Amino acid sequence: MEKIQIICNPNAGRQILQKSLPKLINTLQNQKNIRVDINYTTKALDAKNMAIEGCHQEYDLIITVGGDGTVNEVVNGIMVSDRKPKLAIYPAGTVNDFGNYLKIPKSVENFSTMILKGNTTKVDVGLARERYFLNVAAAGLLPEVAHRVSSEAKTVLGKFAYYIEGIKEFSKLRFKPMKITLKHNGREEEKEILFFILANSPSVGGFKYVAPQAKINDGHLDLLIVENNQLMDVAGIFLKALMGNHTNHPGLQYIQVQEFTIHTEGIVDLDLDGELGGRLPANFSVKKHGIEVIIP
Ligand SMILES: Nc1ncnc2c1ncn2[C@@H]1O[C@H](COP(=O)(O)OP(=O)(O)OP(=O)(O)O)[C@@H](O)[C@H]1O
Repeated sequence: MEKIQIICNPNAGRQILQKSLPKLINTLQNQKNIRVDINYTTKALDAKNMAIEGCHQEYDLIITVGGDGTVNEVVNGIMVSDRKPKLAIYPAGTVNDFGNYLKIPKSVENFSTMILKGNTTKVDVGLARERYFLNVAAAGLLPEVAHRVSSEAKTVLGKFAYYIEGIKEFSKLRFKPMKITLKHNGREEEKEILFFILANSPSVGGFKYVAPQAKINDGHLDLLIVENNQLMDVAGIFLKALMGNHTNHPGLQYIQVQEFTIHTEGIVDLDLDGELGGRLPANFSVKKHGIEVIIP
């Protein structure tokens, strides 16, 4: 008997895919050897705690139904548990970077077929101090913009809410650059930066090619640092980023890392998979092939 736990954030995204859950559960339970249980989250950290419980209860597979934040919590639950069930992502949030990158189907029929076929791959998991992330860690201007977008605006406008807020933020020039010390490969560099992005997959914040060389199973994370450029340069980097040909822009540093530390002057919020996830300074590392994910 295969035991499947579904962890669903009923409020994620535009709450569309959640409506097809009864059909998903029916399809799976119509198989002879499958038992499905469903848990609904009501607040932050529910998904993490439910996943920890699921690991104890010997589920074989946890399906997340929600956005990147729900996936992040479930990954954290699995990573702190000794027994690690497989993970499947039903992308029901606003952005769904990791799910989109894996080309996870959104139709309930194709998603169920994927689950029943059960193809998997092992993917790397990032660690920022003691918190894990599956797709991205970031700090500075960019995540600040993302957190200013209200969840209502996100629900109605989707990705465009970020871009609108981004343009407002740039035009007001309210953002102060961050002073950081980057320790990597035994070297130490001081920089004044606007933001950094540490990516596991190429796809970040709805942009498909932010870290064009990133591979989710190579044991590395791709670090992009945008230095304190002129506004026009930053706009140029964004435009080029749409096509993924921004990485040799002179105002940007792009390296692959396994372990590094960022020290900041003062405390800076850290974004993990699109949600507030702790603070800088922090050190970062990667757990190679830390989690097994179902793929099409
Ligand atoms: N029932 C709930 N109502 C409101 N918030 C919730 C609920 N359950 C969990 N949360 C919180 O909402 C956060 C965001 O959820 P999630 O990422 O699934 O959706 P989203 O923000 O719409 O999607 P995305 O991250 O892709 O933009 C979670 O990290 C969690 O802290």
